[in-house]
Amino acid sequence: MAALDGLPPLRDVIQRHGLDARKALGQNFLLDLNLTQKVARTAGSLEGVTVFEVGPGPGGLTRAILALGAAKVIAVERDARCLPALAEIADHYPGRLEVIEGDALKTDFSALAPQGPVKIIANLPYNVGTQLLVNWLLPMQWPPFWQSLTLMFQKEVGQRIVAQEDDNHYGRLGVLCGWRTQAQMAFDISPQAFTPPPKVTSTVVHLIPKEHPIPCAVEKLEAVTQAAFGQRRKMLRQSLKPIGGEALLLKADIDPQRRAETLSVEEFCRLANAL
Ligand SMILES: C[S@@+](CC[C@H](N)C(=O)[O-])C[C@H]1O[C@@H](n2cnc3c(N)ncnc32)[C@H](O)[C@@H]1O
Repeated sequence: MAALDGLPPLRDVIQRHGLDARKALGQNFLLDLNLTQKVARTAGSLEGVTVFEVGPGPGGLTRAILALGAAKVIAVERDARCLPALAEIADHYPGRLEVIEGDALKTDFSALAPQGPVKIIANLPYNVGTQLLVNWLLPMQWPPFWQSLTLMFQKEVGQRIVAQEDDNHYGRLGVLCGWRTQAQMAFDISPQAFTPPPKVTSTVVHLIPKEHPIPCAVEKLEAVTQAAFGQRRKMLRQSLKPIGGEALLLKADIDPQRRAETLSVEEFCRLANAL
């Protein structure tokens, strides 16, 4: 039986194209189209929006994004075996799906960005996803070319992304995300929803860029958070010694006896600006 979008069920697609999941590519496919729609809906309205999708695989999330009305999807996939399955989706939605075979980590998304609103949606392997997220958060030019990021991660990474001070998960990633975005965990997805099931629960995270983040040089913020969280149990006067220690902390009006995980994003920015 065809799925609601008129395309064949994903299990059939996978079988027909011999898409046995490869661990090295972090392939855990979402085959339930209700669930992929729930993920896509987290990105808000897709009408008139160009979506960059990273790692479409057999296209479960791609189909949901297109069915929800995205003007166009530009999808970057590393595994050439997925291309014939994606070509069938492109035929079903003429002119609305462009697939680029390649490594997302080496793709310049800002150069591909068209005029008009862009949202990024992806279900990616953990390492690639975290690195891409950091790449999308670092550019000098802000606000960025994207309106929102809707990304699936293992839950522990999601917790680090949204963490604020006084939370065990708070660290460099939380400071970076909190500095430039409003980040929220949307919902969890259990391992059983994937084929094959991963070992851990996943979570969908939604990030919207802040229009006016606190002015601060990103390399200095990185230097401060790296030193502070490198020795997170120590007092800051100790952990920040290599970059100015107590004098730096006093210049930023921060008590040298505090520890990294008690500092707000605003205080980290103050430290970076004092550096
Ligand atoms: C977790 S699967 C998700 C597949 C599909 N989006 C879904 O939700 O069922 C991750 C996908 O990312 C692809 N992938 C892995 N590393 C990649 C990279 N560096 N660049 C682009 N795609 C990558 C894999 O081949 C795989 O199709």
